[in-house]
Amino acid sequence: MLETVTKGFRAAKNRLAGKSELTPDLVDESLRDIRVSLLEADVAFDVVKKFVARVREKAVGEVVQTTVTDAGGQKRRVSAMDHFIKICHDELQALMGPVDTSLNLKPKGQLSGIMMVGLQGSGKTTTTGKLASRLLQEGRKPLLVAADIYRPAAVDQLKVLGERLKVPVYFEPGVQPPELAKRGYAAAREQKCDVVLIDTAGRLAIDETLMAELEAIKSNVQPDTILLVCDAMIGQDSVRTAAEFDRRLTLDGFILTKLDGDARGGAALSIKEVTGKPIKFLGMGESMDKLEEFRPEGLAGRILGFGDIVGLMKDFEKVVDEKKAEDDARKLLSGQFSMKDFVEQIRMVRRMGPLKDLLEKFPLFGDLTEHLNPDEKELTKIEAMYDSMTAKERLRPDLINASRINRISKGSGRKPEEVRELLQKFGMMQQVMGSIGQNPGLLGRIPGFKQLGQLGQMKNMDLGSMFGKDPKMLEKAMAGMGGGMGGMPMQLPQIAPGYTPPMGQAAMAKARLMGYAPPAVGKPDDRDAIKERRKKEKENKKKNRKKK
Ligand SMILES: Nc1nc2c(ncn2[C@@H]2O[C@H](COP(=O)(O)OP(=O)(O)OP(=O)(O)O)[C@@H](O)[C@H]2O)c(=O)[nH]1
Repeated sequence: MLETVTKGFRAAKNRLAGKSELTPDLVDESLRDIRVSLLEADVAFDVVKKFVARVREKAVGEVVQTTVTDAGGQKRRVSAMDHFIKICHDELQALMGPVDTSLNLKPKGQLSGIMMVGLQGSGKTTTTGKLASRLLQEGRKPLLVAADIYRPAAVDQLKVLGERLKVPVYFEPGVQPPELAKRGYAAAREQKCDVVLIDTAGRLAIDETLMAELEAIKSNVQPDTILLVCDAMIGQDSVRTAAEFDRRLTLDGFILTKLDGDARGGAALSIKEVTGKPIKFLGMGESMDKLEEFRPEGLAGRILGFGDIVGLMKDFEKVVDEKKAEDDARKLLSGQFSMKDFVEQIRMVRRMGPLKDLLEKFPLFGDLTEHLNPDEKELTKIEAMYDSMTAKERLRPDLINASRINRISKGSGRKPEEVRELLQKFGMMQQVMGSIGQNPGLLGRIPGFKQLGQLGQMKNMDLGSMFGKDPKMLEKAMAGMGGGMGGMPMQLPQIAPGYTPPMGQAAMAKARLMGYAPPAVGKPDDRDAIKERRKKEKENKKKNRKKK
C-alpha cells in the first residue's frame, strides 16, 4: 500500500543514515527524493510544493540536538535522520489531519440521513453497505435508499447487500431520485429505522444533470452528512472531482476506497489540503468489514515505515475473542498447544486480511515489509494437511508415524516431505514457545503470546529492550514458526546471524521520540544492578585470592 510514496521517504532515510548534521545540502537532496516520489504518486503539484517547503523550513532552521529529553525525563541520543523523519511525520500528519470521523448523526432514535455521492465505479454502493454494517454494530438501525435508478444493477446490488446485512432497502420503480429519497425517509420512520443511507447515481464524469439531481436530493431531504466516495487509485483526478462536488454540494468529508490495492496515495495526501474537508474513512477491501476510520497519524506512520499500532489493534479486536486468546496464549507459552491450536491461530490471522497489509501495521517489521513476501499459499497447504489429520493426531502430533504421514500426504495432496516438514516446524515452535514461556519477559506482552486483546499495551511497551535482549530468540522463534510471525510462513530477506529486527534500540528511540512508545523502563536500575554485580564479583575475587 502506498508503496510509491513510501519509496521516497525510504530513500531519504538511507541518505541521512549515519549523518550527524542536517546541512541544507543534505536536506535538499533528501527532499528531492521525496518530491519525486510524491509527484510519481500523483499528489497534487501545489501540495507537494507546500509540503516540501514546510519540511525544508523546519529542517534547515533546526539546530540538531544530539540528545533530547523524552517524555519520561530520560536523555536520548538522536540522529539527523531522526529529526528529519520526525519533521516529515508531523507535516504528513498535518497535511492529512486532524482526525474527524464524526458522521454528525442525531442521537439514536431520531432520524438522521447520510447522502453518499461519487463517480461511477468509485465503490459508492459497496461503501454504503460497509457504512450500514458499521452503524449496525454501533446499535443504529439503518435503512438503505436505492436512488441510483439509472443502473438497474446498482439497485439489485444494494438489495443484495441489504439482504446480507439484514437491513431494509427502499426502492420504488418509476420514482425520480429526489422524491425517492423523501419517501425513503418516510419508510424509515415507518420501519422505526434511525439512519437513512442514500446511494445516489454516479456518472463516468461530473455533468450538469448529475449535479442538479444531487442538489435536488439534498434540498428535498436535508441530509445530516454528505460523503463523497473517491477511488484512491485515480489520484489527482479524484481530487479535482472532490473539489467540484464540494463546490456544488458542500461536502462533509470523504471516504477513500481501494487503498488496499496499489493505490499510489496521491488522493490520500492531497484531498484535505485541496478541499479543506476531512477524510473520514478508508476502504481497505471489498468485504463489508473493510472500512477503517481514517487516522492521519496511522497513515503517516505507515508511509514512513513505523507501522500503525492503533490500526493493528482494531484489526485484532475485530476477530479475536479475548478470553480465547488468553487461553491460547497460556497454552502456547507452556508448550502445551496442539496442532489444532496452531491451525486455529493461522485461521484467525487469515481472517484479519492479507498478511502483507497486516505486517505493514507492525512497527516491528517497519521497512522490512517491502521485502517480506508472506506466502498465503503456504497457509492453504498447512490447512489441507491439517484437515487430513484425525482428531487424535491434531491433539497429539507426536503419534504421527511414517504410515500416518503417508495417509495425510495422500489425503491432502501434499508430498510426505511436506507433512514431515510441517511436523518438524510445529515441534520446534512448541519447544521455542515453551522455553520463552518459562521466562517470557516482555515477549509475553506481544499479541499471540498474551492476550491479543491487550494489544493496546503495545503502545506502552519496550519492544527495543525486548528483542535487544536476545535478537537470536526472535530469529529462532521465527524459524520455528515456518519463518514467520505467529505461525505465518513467509520469507525473511537474508537474516544474518545476530540480526536485530528493525525495531531495535535505535528504531525504538526514534519511535519514542515520535510518541509511539514510552520511555525505556528499568534502564537505570539495570545499570545499577550491573555495577553492583561487578563490585561483588571483584570483592569475591579478592577474597578468593586471599584464601589461596
Ligand atoms: N479492493 C477494493 N475494491 C473495492 C473497494 N470498494 C469497492 N470496491 C470494488 O469496486 C467495484 C465498484 O464498486 P461499486 O460499489 O459497485 O461502485 P459504485 O460507485 O457504486 O458504482 P456505480 O454503482 O456504478 O456508481 C466493485 O467491484 C467493488 O467490489 C475497496 O475498498 N477495495
